[in-house]
Amino acid sequence: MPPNEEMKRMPTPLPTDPLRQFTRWRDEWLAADAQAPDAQAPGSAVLATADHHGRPSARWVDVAYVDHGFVYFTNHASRKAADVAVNPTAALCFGWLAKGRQVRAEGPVSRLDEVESDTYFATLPRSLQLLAWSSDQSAEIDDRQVVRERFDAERARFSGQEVPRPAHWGGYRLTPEEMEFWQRRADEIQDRVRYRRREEGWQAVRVAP
Ligand SMILES: Cc1cc2nc3c(=O)[nH]c(=O)nc-3n(C[C@H](O)[C@H](O)[C@H](O)COP(=O)(O)O)c2cc1C
Repeated sequence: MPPNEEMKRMPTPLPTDPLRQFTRWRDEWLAADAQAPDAQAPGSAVLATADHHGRPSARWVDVAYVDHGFVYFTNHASRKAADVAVNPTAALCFGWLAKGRQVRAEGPVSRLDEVESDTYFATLPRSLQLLAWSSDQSAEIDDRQVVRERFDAERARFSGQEVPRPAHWGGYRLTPEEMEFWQRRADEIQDRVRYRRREEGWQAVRVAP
């Protein structure tokens, strides 16, 4: 087997910590494939939520960091935030397609405390901080100009001072209870490994592709 095909296997024995394995794949994407002009950010993933009728919706988010869970930031009035307020479990799907890789994570979602959201907000570029003040995310608007005018007004309001985090913006953590790794292989028998969180730790099993 050519060495690059060998690289594409999930290691044997299976890694015990799926979050560490996630980080390994993300870093491999960062090192090799993130240079392509159309490459997505290594932390971008599709987030699926469901409303109180169980009606699903999905959209991309940037996962800002990974600790014991996957942390993303958004507007608390957005559809995805309204969904998790009534139905606090969600799914994330990362796709590093040039590598033929997919990682899925499912589990409960909780809102970060104010201090953690403040800390992350302070690291954002000023333009994104001002946008967080200017956009009622997911509200219907007549024209982009509405947001542009509000952006200019917020820029003037905060001129010469730090931009504080607006109360309507903050972070969420999806703490995975189940994760799955999928790897396309040249021999066409894909590698597929599922992890389930148990009281004693993660349980890993191979799954038929
Ligand atoms: C690559 C990519 C990354 C995105 N990252 C975020 C994000 O981190 N937070 C966010 O609120 N929206 C992000 N968006 C926009 C969302 O996909 C979505 O349009 C928006 O959050 C409104 O979604 P909702 O009405 O379903 O809540 C991103 C879009 C793309 C294409």
